[in-house]
Amino acid sequence: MSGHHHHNHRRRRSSSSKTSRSNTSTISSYLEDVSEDNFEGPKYEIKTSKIMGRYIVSKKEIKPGEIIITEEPLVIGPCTDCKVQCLGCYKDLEKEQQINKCVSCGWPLCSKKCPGLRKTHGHTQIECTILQECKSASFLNYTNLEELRTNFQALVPLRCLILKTTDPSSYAILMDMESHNGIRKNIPDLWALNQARVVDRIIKDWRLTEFTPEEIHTICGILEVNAFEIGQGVNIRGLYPTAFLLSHNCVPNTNHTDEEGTYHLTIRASTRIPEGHPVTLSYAYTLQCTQKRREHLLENKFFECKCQRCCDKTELGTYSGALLCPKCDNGLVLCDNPLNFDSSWSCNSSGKYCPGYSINANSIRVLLNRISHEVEQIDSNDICAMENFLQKYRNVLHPTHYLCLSIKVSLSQVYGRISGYLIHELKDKPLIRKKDICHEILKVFDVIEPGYTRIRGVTLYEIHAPMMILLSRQMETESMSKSEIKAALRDVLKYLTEAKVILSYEPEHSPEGIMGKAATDALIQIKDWEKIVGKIK
Ligand SMILES: C[S@@+](CC[C@H](N)C(=O)[O-])C[C@H]1O[C@@H](n2cnc3c(N)ncnc32)[C@H](O)[C@@H]1O
Repeated sequence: MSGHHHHNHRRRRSSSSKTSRSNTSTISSYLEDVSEDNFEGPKYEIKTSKIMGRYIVSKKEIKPGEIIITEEPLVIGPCTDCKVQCLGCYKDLEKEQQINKCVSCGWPLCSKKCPGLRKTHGHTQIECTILQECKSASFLNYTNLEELRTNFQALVPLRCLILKTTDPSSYAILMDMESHNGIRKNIPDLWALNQARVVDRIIKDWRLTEFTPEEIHTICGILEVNAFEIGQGVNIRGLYPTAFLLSHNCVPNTNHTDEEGTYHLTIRASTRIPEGHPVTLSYAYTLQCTQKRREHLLENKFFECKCQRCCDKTELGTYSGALLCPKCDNGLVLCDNPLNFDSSWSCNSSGKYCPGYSINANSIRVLLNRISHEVEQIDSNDICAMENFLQKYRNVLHPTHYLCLSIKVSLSQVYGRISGYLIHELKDKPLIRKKDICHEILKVFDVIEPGYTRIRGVTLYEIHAPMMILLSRQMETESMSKSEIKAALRDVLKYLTEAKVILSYEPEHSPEGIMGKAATDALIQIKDWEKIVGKIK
């Protein structure tokens, strides 16, 4: 199921709308809410297609940064592949000396004072009573974490089933979602695992016999297909009453944040969405290559993506899946037919400048898995190891191959930020390296994560420090004219200004939110330069 990322909702952030308005007056914040979210009614309408089922299109042009959907979850809880978590606040409890238990039901709870205790999206009274009355704790083996974890897989399905009596209208919305039962029934491993971990747990172990196996399997499917992975530093998933309708695209035009504690979800346009266009998000990692994304979508969302990026063997010119040809100097090894999982790959110079090179899909898969494994072993604070990796594969992977890209994203953030590599200690060479990496990855993000996206916001921020330091060093060593200085500052200003806008959508206290504040401060400092060189813009 969710694999690792539901709608690509890794470490999504909460909405900043509440926090950023905390010091406005009640009436003005009320008016703002109304005009932004409700006043003109929804900005979208629901359509249906044979291939996609229901999906959302914009009713009128939507600008970058505009809120499209903002809503409370129907249900929240641990992910399928979660650790042993607190039932109230979802804190990971596996590292605790001794796991605290709820005195009534016996399930893990961080403490008696857990903020999620008796809360709608935490450990509710009714859940506690049900888990207690069915003696579910007798199946919890606290000496074996691995076994203990499996019990959690039935928890969100149980929470869905509870809605049937406590909130029938929410249950109806939920049960109207796509479960892909027809397809999932024919995937023996998947169905059997759900049978064992969820259906049998609820019906046989807990003896909650008022639910049918079919009903529970449907809920499993609905969660697999529709849940958002959310939470900050906690591994949780949630179903939302409208946002599930967003269709998938490998170059999405929205992004989303979820608010800490309330799990309130906000979907914003990241790019301009013309009237009548589908409003999309990515159910897969946008930074992976086509083969990986399409496999994920087929295995976890049960459809074959045929978006523009998937159709194009260059991935819109980003070459995020391209290998370098071992037979010639400049050739790139690309997939001959990216919409076919078994397609061969070949050198795009074959027959011209290359004697010819071709390799089958499976060999590519094996190679990628091997190199991915290597990437996973690299500590993302180890600059040497990351640079060595790039050196080692410089004749194998395209410089913006997604595996290089993930390393470069880490490098772009770590240069200047860790001991031995603090920004003011860096020599010109590593400073230039940081700046160049930022430029290189931004060019890719401009295509596959365009507009107001978190990764662009962060990278636009990262690029400013090396630029500023290099500029001031240059001014010390050579004489620069005011207009040269102004031109350099104008560039920095452009990056920082956009970083500030993008990061202002992030929760105040998240790493990105804090970075947004730093961008604001840096902008003020640059404005100070105007006293010396005159107006920059
Ligand atoms: C979260 S649901 C979206 C809502 C769903 N279409 C419905 O009517 O309930 C995800 C499912 O929608 C369909 N879908 C979404 N995006 C698609 C796309 N780009 N191509 C094909 N099917 C898509 C697939 O069936 C997928 O499993």
